[in-house]
Amino acid sequence: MITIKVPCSSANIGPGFDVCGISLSIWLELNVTFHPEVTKSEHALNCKVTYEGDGAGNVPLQADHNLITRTAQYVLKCHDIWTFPSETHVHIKNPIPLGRGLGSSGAAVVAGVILGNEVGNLGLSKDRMMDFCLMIERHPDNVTAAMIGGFIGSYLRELDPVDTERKEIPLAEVLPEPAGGVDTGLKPPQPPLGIGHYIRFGWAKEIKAVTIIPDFEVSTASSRAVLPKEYSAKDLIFNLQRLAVLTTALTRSPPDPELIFQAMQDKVHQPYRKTLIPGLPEILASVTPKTHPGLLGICLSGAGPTILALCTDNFENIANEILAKFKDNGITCQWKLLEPAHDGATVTRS
Ligand SMILES: Nc1ncnc2c1ncn2[C@@H]1O[C@H](COP(=O)(O)OP(=O)(O)O)[C@@H](O)[C@H]1O
Ligand SMILES: N[C@@H](CCOP(=O)(O)O)C(=O)O
Repeated sequence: MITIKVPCSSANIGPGFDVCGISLSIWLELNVTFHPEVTKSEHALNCKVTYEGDGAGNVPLQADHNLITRTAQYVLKCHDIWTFPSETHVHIKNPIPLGRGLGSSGAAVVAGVILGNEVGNLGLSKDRMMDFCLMIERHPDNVTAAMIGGFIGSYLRELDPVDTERKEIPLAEVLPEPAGGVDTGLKPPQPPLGIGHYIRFGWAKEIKAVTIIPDFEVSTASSRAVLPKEYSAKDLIFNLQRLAVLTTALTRSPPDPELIFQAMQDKVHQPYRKTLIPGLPEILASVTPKTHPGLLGICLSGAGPTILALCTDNFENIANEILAKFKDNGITCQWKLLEPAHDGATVTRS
């Protein structure tokens, strides 16, 4: 059996929109087995998919519809492999809440690329697998954190015109809509080499992540659709100044709450996303290092609606305050205390 584990992630960390992400301790797991005795598979692409966890009942189980197996299929097709080995069984265990800003789609894409690499025996490096991930999830923060692990900063390289064109190919051509299980036989666009560059920052051992996860979904696509196309120099400088301080402030032990709290403020995405998340500005203002000792900083996790509070202590009180503010807005939530997942994505064979 091949076991692939990929952590969830919290992207942005305030001012680092589309730049920063931290992988956290909830893992998507794939258990992959092979059944060569099944000579004629009744499943699309020779791949049986089963699923347990968040989204069970809604997540598609046909291999040519499921995000994980479609992603694997893309990687395989790029290497002239048109189906899974007969018969492959992929059992998905997914505790990552879907559409909440904890990188479930990033984890699914990373898991899918690794799945393609493993079943096709392709021997791709993590960096090359990142290129495939970035052809599908086009902001690097979640997929880089999920693949590499820890607190990561990343950017997309400026590509030459030919490669730029290849990277900007519409997602529909990378992951074509399934044509009723009939393969068009067309080789998909290959990713350019070295699309994303990243660096792993340190992370002070005291810092933990309190995540407050509302009981409603906000798709990343809809949460990006409310953002402006252009920004003022003032707002960009506001974020850049804070981001430069934040990436080092979170490595310092003991962490400085006043410095981190201010450095986690943002003017690029959170103010626009308040239309999708009732009470967001009040929630972000509801806890400070002064009112709640142990708090370092608070922000929207990814595209929301989850709230990320970085804390060293007092976890339950901080979570309860934010839960109460959501409740005032008629929203119920669960909360979890998470730790950084320093290893990123892992593969084991047994
Ligand atoms: N394990 C999974 N298997 C299949 N599809 C998944 C999985 N995880 C996420 N997805 C897809 O990704 C969508 C959520 O992605 P997105 O809107 O980017 O939110 P987020 O990544 O913040 O959870 C889900 O609705 C589902 O379509
Ligand atoms: N930088 C992206 C991150 C989206 O993260 P997700 O976990 O919500 O998918 C954004 O803010 O749109």
